[in-house]
Amino acid sequence: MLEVQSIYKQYDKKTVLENVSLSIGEGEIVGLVGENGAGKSTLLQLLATLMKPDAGEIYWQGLAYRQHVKAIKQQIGFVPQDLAIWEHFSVEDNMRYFERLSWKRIGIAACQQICRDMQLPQWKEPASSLSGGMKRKLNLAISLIHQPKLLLLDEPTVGIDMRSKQEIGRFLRQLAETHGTTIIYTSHDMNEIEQFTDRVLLIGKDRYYEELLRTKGIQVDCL
Ligand SMILES: Nc1ncnc2c1ncn2[C@@H]1O[C@H](COP(=O)(O)OP(=O)(O)OP(=O)(O)O)[C@@H](O)[C@H]1O
Repeated sequence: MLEVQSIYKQYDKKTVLENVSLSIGEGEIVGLVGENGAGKSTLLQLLATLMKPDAGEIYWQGLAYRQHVKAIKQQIGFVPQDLAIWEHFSVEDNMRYFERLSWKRIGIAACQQICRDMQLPQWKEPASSLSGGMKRKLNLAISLIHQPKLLLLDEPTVGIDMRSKQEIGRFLRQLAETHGTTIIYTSHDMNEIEQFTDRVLLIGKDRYYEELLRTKGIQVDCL
């Protein structure tokens, strides 16, 4: 269970997150939506332990982030908006490289299985030759090497075609159901949010998304 209690975050004097609280259970897939600049990436970075809130507390499985950051970090997979792969390495060598850096050694066969499960069969091909969608899959596959229990995805499907979106969506659902992985992801694609998430959190003051989602019959919690 992820618990966020009344967090605040400012950059210089600009308040981005104000009294944000939320709670997400094991195996839930939650969509995080809101206008550009609403604070989605900021919230994901706080949850990923890459920044600290100015006030408030975050708990993962009952452990406070402030006291147990090292143990919590090991259970988190974070995929930022920008790709972080080695373009001149093959898919296999990317997976080998990041597996060696990982705190958990799962072996190359398990790495290949992640790529297979994700419909990324180009194991021997250089990352530079992959399509945008396949690169996104590789980025996601790398984040799964250490078998995180909390997966944070910042626009994982931006700019990719419907088929790859479907494959990623199905893969995430399987991950949540079979491993109990808690998944939070941001997207501006409301069809995808409707299709792949269990519920939606809306961040920011713009109520456009709220109306849009409610029209689609999707339950929205406003942060
Ligand atoms: N390192 C930083 N220093 C100063 N301001 C920042 C920093 N990072 C983000 N901001 C500001 O904080 C606000 C929230 O940014 P954030 O990237 O969290 O929003 P977002 O909802 O993810 O936006 P988008 O949908 O465009 O990705 C924006 O106004 C942004 O300019």
